[in-house]
Amino acid sequence: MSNKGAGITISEVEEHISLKYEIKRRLGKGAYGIVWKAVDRQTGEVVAVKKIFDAFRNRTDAQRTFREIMFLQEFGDHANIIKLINVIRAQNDKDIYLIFEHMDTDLHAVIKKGSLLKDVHKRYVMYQLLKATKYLHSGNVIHRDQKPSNILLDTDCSVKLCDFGLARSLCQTQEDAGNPTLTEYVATRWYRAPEILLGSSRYTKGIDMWSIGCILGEMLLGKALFPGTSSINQIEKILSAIAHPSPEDIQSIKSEYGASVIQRMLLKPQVPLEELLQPAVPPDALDLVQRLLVFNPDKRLTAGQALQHPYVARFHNPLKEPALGYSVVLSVGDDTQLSVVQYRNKLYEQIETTSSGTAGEKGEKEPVAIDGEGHSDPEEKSLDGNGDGASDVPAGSEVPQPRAPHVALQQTAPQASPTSAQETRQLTYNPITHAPNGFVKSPGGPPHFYRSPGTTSRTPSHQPGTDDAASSESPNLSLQQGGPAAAAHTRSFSLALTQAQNNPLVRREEPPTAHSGLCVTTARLNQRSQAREARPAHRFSKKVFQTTSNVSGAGDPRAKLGSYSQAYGTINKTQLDNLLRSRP
Ligand SMILES: Nc1ncnc2c1ncn2[C@@H]1O[C@H](COP(=O)(O)OP(=O)(O)OP(=O)(O)O)[C@@H](O)[C@H]1O
Repeated sequence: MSNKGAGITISEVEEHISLKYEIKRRLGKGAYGIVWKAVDRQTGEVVAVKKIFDAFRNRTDAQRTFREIMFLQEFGDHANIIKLINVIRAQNDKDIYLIFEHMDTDLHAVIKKGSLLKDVHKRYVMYQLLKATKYLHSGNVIHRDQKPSNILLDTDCSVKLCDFGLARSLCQTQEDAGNPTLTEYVATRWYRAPEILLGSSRYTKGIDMWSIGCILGEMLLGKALFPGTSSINQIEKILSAIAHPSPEDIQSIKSEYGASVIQRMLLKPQVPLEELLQPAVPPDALDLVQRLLVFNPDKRLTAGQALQHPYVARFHNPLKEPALGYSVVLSVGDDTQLSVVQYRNKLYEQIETTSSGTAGEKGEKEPVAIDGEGHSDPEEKSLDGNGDGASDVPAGSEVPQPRAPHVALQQTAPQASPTSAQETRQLTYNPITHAPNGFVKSPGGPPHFYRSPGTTSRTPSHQPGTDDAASSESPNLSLQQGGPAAAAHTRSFSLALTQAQNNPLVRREEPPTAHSGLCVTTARLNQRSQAREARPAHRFSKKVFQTTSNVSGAGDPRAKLGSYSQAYGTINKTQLDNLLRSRP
């Protein structure tokens, strides 16, 4: 590690990582870490290396790290969810490296570029996002932080949802406003559902559907639909655009302050969605936005329903829109917060379990019966109101079998109440490979999970959830300025790399590094909120977004536990009182 200048400058990627991965350039930076493009020196595979700094800094961060890894393991086999290839612990035991499949860019960067997304691209992005969300929701998990920068894209317009740090299992979540562990909701403000802004304790899949509505609106408009500058301003913007909620709708969100705030805000001038979005927006696009951006979370379209909407009809194929047949429940419930040390140990235990070859018995896990419609979501209803999304996944459709992560599984029955921790069957496996395919010790480095080469190939395979819509159903969906590429293309790395030379879509935030170690100041990394303000504006959109709007929208995600909902996530009583006093 090198020290340079006044700020302590460190080499960000440790030797045991750079010996395994040749770091190429920085791809992005979030509140929690830095992501680099890299090449696996052994296999030549192009990957993304995400270093989470101080991953176990406090209980909230430790829980976030734990959740992110656990949920990624469970859902990463879906074609539209980013695949976690490897987890490597840092030598300092504080940071952690996550190795992902590599993607070319993210939706935020693409939207910022202007006119890259044609109508068909927007439909295809939406389709894939809905597919990923349907899959998550069928496992009774909500992502809670869907936003353009968490939607990764390839030049062939294939989509992968990433960043599962805020995901949570609905089966482990009690509707309990008094539970302090439920108050750390920090999803980026612009995509936050009104019930969350109003302090509702109801966590539903509708939270994600709201965010998806905002994302579609942003693709259509070319900029954020509701760029609120504070939680109050966010609700104002929302309520001035969407259909007015009925008193029952307002009641449904169970917000202590909701009714009075909403009544006041509805008196303000309205700019309905159809006006907000340009007249050029196709009617089916507007219709979908209006059906997603509905005040009452129970009245928003579900992911399964939205997949049946005319806007994505061109791509819709129930056989390729799988659902999980069971609920995903982490071995540590979301309502339980362990100590930092316990989280770290629990994660490392998995590593050690793998290293000693005692990983769980793959195959022992019983597939849980899937209901007749091929999914386990009791909330899911078909568009025509004929029950439970029957057309989503008909019998015999491509339904992934449960894999073998170290998450506990629980049978889902629509009438079942959330299962307690004691009731869940916990199985431990190699969480990354889902198979005892070997423990690898990096040269000179600490132990880490290892996924065998080949399992991470980006060549379309017959894994569960894979779909080849990009090639078979949607020709010419590559993202090139000036319209779809005429040439047919594959999804190979070589193509992406070639395209990177000229394709305006492919990001070029950072110059290639001369060597694997990139330098930034330790102080900057450890004092994130200050760092974000101090960070200079960058040429490319992702970082500009993060240094300004995104971060301010999210607040400081590393604020102390318990302060989130008050400061950033929802409106607190004082704010409301002020608002009510100050407005007519
Ligand atoms: N697999 C990947 N391939 C290419 N780029 C990626 C990949 N994963 C992440 N990125 C880039 O890095 C950015 C930050 O990643 P990520 O959202 O996982 O970090 P984070 O610290 O959790 O962010 P946030 O501040 O949103 O919580 C993404 O917006 C994206 O631009």
